[in-house]
Amino acid sequence: MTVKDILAAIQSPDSTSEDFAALPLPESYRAITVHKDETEMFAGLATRDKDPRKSIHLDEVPLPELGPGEALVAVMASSVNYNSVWTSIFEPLSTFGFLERYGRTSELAKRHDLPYHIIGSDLAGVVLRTGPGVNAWHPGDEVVAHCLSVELESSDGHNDTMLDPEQRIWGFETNFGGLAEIALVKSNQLMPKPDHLSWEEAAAPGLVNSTAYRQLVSRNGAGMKQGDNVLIWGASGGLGSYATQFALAGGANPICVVSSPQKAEICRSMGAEAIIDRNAEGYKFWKDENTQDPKEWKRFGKRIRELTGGEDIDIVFEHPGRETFGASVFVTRKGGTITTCASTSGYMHEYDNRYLWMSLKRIIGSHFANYREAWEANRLIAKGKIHPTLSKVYSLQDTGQAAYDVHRNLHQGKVGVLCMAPEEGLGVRDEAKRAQHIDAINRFRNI
Ligand SMILES: C/C=C/C(=O)SCCNC(=O)CCNC(=O)[C@H](O)C(C)(C)COP(=O)(O)OP(=O)(O)OC[C@H]1O[C@@H](n2cnc3c(N)ncnc32)[C@H](O)[C@@H]1OP(=O)(O)O
Ligand SMILES: NC(=O)C1=CN([C@@H]2O[C@H](COP(=O)(O)OP(=O)(O)OC[C@H]3O[C@@H](n4cnc5c(N)ncnc54)[C@H](OP(=O)(O)O)[C@@H]3O)[C@@H](O)[C@H]2O)C=CC1
Repeated sequence: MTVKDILAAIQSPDSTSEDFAALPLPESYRAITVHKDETEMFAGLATRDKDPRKSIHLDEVPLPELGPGEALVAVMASSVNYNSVWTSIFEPLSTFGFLERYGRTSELAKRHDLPYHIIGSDLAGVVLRTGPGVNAWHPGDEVVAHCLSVELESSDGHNDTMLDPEQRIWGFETNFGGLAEIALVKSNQLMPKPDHLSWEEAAAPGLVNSTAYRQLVSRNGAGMKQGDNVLIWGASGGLGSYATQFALAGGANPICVVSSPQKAEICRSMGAEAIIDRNAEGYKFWKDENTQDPKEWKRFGKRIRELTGGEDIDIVFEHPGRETFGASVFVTRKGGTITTCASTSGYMHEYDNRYLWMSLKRIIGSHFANYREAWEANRLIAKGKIHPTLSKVYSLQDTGQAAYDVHRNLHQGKVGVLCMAPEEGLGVRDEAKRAQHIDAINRFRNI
């Protein structure tokens, strides 16, 4: 049995769940990996010069054993997230440390501690097998997977699964990720594939859409409400393109920050009106590596007031980190919220705390999303309220180039990767719903 036979079953309209259950599984499959013996390959280079094309490999790997509560999924398409960029440049830590630590937790978890790491935290595909104890999903189900992996043996995670001490991001802190022909997930990562989208469109939103939902909309994040002024950094990027849609769909007022006229135009086409081109307006929040320039925070705040009719920011959607965090804290209104999920430009943030405490502002740390939040975010995609922001699609063997483009900020929205799918555009089951939303679905394509 080969991957080709699985693909034939997926492409046949007559295949039943029993047919999928009866398909023998292949012994091996193709997967995107990084190698443990290469973690020092970029030693001494600046972050910018670390090239994912050199560290990312396409390997034939053995199929992992299927455990209780798990599913093996035939991956039709996946997407590149920034966490795969971090893995491929071995920053801020090599992800092999996460795999070793996970491997020490149980006999079953030992499977993850390998000399190669199969990366990728998104997928759209078809369930091939489920392990003991899985009742909600069956072979043949068309699914997407969110990337929250939890054990839930401790009480800590039972109010909010993100608080499980054994919380991990699948395909980053666990092995057998989505940039592969077959992936291993826990069955409570599975969600229905939106039926009006192709495989690559369905795979694109998952990680960033769920993260933006928790960070901005959920009560666990900023709890955005109608009329809020929301400052969105990187508003046409992975996270930002979903935050902008959530702000618009929720009756808030996004103030979109981007770095080019082309990206400003994308935000305008989503429906945003208040847009700041940080490049054209030349903000320099840092005078040198160690000194910020509060005059530039004020110039930025003045520009925001021009765009809002004199109002300040209720919620900042933060992720660039060190470079922008001082400005983000400054421009937030009294009692407002800065919600952060990342530090792309550096994790040692500096801000003037007087503006935080004297104005009763709050900083909220946010990380991915629990199953319910991911489900709600996916439901909005399925209902055509929020749309994929897929710009370009790569073949599995070109994943290194895709990760390079994301690392160098050469992309728009999200970039997709075809895994088993032989071409783009397959997997659409509801053409009528698709037709209703086709312009929005294609908004980011080929720009
Ligand atoms: C969905 C997509 C998401 C993204 O894209 S996010 C962006 C990508 N992700 C990242 O960049 C994050 C990568 N992760 C990290 O950088 C690290 O992962 C952390 C900094 C988050 C944590 O570092 P670590 O080394 O893994 O853990 P420690 O907690 O610093 O060190 C563990 C040792 O420190 C002890 N310790 C922990 N808390 C305390 C405390 N409060 N008081 C005293 N000790 C403490 C522990 O016990 C243990 O010790 P012992 O090494 O001896 O076992
Ligand atoms: N904790 C979590 O759960 C998650 C964390 N992340 C993290 O969030 C970060 C962003 O991810 P994602 O949105 O997918 O990445 P993208 O690269 O797709 O988008 C980020 C955007 O941020 C803007 N940006 C980058 N650097 C700076 C800077 N120095 N100053 C201002 N703006 C900047 C750029 O937009 P422009 O040039 O137009 O301004 C860029 O397009 C990554 O570090 C990622 O690891 C992502 C998802 C989940």
